Amino acid sequence: MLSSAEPRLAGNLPSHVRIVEVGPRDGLQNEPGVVETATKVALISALGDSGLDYIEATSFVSPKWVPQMGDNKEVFAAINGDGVRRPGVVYSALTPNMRGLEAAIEAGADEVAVFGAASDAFSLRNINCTVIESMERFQPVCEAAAKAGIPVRGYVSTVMGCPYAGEVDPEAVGWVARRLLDMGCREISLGDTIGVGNPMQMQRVIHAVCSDEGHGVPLSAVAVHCHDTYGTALANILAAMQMGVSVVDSAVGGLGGCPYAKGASGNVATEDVVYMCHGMGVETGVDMDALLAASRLISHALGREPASKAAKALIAKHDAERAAAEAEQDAKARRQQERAAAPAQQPLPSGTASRACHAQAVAARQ
Ligand SMILES: CC(C)(COP(=O)([O-])OP(=O)([O-])OC[C@H]1O[C@@H](n2cnc3c(N)ncnc32)[C@H](O)[C@@H]1OP(=O)([O-])[O-])[C@@H](O)C(=O)NCCC(=O)NCCSC(=O)C[C@@](C)(O)CC(=O)[O-]
Repeated sequence: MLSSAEPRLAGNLPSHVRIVEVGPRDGLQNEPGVVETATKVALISALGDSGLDYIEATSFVSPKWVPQMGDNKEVFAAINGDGVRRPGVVYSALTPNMRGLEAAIEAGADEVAVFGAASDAFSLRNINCTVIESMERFQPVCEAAAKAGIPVRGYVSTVMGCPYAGEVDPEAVGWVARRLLDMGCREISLGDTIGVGNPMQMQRVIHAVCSDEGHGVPLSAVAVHCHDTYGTALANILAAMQMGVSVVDSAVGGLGGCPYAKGASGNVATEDVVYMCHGMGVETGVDMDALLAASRLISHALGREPASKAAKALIAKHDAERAAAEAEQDAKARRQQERAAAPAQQPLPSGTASRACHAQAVAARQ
């Protein structure tokens, strides 16, 4: 628990950050079209190759509300089939109600997530019930998941602003986070759903959630989930890390948004989080080159560049290095061809007379 002192923008960084990759779910749920199941599975497989150990694969929600996730069973069938599942990786899914939970368990999800909000206006549009009603829905989901031995993650959306109601009181965030923890969620992810927050706000929210005069949620049970609409996501994540948060949600390529939060841009890009963490000496366990391969795969499938600045810079750098190496290779091959095409040189005889002969021979050749 935090001390009662008002937080400042300073502190010790954690030595390791666990990344929760939400691209296949939060990212692809917001694409205008439905991405093919095979592409989703290839992405999940590539993400597993990169060292990420938690991948939110899909959601078990109404396909009428979010058709993009309508292939949830097929996605899990592929994960649990041949060659996709990686040992030690948790493959999770969103489950808004009992029906979702039952389907997720049947499909073979390792973990599920319930998703609430700190604002009634958003909750109503997202899951068709108020915040209080959502807690009543989630309670049996958490109980049934516990019985089935499935861990539950809890989301709180709109922690720094609501697209419909505007400002959100950090106290409301703390209240929801505490309720989710008390009903059995092992981790609470604080979502800046529309990416409007700033680092000071982030610290105020974490203070309200975690401090002993706030709601006393252990810092070790808190994750942050930042969208990057106004370009403050990395700063907000750093501010949270400085307060001791060590779990960060992100989406490869900066994919995503929320269908019920118009104008919200994608999640912070996993590549950007990994770049920032590694640069500060904070471990993530993620291999950047393998992550870039996943980023390229989904960018290619969607026909656009990744939104990640780190991915764009690193891909451009790798491309430039490859082009320089290829140019050097070509130049070498050209020099070899020219040497092979030139007439054979006579060995240079020794002595003055011989040197004169050689000069004549050279002149004759020119
Ligand atoms: C939650 C409901 C289902 C309630 O929707 P409802 O209308 O209140 O529920 P209902 O029980 O009356 O059922 C309505 C219809 O949905 C069906 N249904 C009911 N439950 C399920 C289910 N589990 N799976 C499949 N179908 C389901 C049900 O069978 C029925 O079908 P119909 O009779 O009309 O044919 C609906 O509002 C919904 O699906 N909403 C989608 C919410 C969503 O996925 N939002 C995006 C994810 S949240 C997010 O992105 C934020 C986050 C997590 O990333 C963090 C952040 O950024 O802040």
